[in-house]
Amino acid sequence: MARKFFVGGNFKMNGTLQSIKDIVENLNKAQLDSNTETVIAPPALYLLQVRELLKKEIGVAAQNVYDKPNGAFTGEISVSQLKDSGVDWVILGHSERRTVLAESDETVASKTKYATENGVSVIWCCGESLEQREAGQTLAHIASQLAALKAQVSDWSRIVIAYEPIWAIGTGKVATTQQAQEVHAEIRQWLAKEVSQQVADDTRILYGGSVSEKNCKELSKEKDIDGFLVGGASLKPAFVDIINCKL
Ligand SMILES: O=C(CO)COP(=O)(O)O
Repeated sequence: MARKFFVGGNFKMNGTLQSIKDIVENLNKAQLDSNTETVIAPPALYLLQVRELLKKEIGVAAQNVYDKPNGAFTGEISVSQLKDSGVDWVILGHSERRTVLAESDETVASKTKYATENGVSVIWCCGESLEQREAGQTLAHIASQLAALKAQVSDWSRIVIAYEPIWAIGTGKVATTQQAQEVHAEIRQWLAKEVSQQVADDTRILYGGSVSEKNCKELSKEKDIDGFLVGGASLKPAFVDIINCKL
């Protein structure tokens, strides 16, 4: 099965009602490559409105979800609430949530399990810090994040992996195509060895970290790069050029 190219836009905690409506309008009128799956992740407050205004061929993702069905969990959003609002995707394990909000590998895995088992697909993020890269620990670190995921998840069909080296996020310091390809290939090998060849062949592995309309084409040519998770550039009109980078 050929892996469909995937471009996600992670708005993080940015935008206003008006600026997000402008982004939606821009995407709605753009001619987008139908061979690329596109998903945008606005702040939670705007999910419902974005889903209502955005054309249906573009998916909508939350930036977090909780791993319980409902109840006394102030500030959290449930999987069924996402589905009820037409939101089919969620980003989990982003490094900002792992570091700033202290989410452990186990918490991320538990949320991923709960979401996928209840019908919401997950963009699951992993990646190393600059210190880990410089100490030669990149692959060991990512393997340990993947192992924590494997310990809880059995159905990988609803998971897209995003490799986001922390040192490349929001820094303008994009990984070289070789650096990205090398880690992507290692992740695929890990899946083949630890899960199955089928899952390794089918799972999309995205690159994230200072992706722009300028560097996306080069990165997209690498064999194991199946798309991008875009932060800052997803807020700009040039996001369309990233979505269309394979044309
Ligand atoms: O964290 C990211 C996407 O999830 C990447 O952010 P930037 O594209 O702004 O570097």
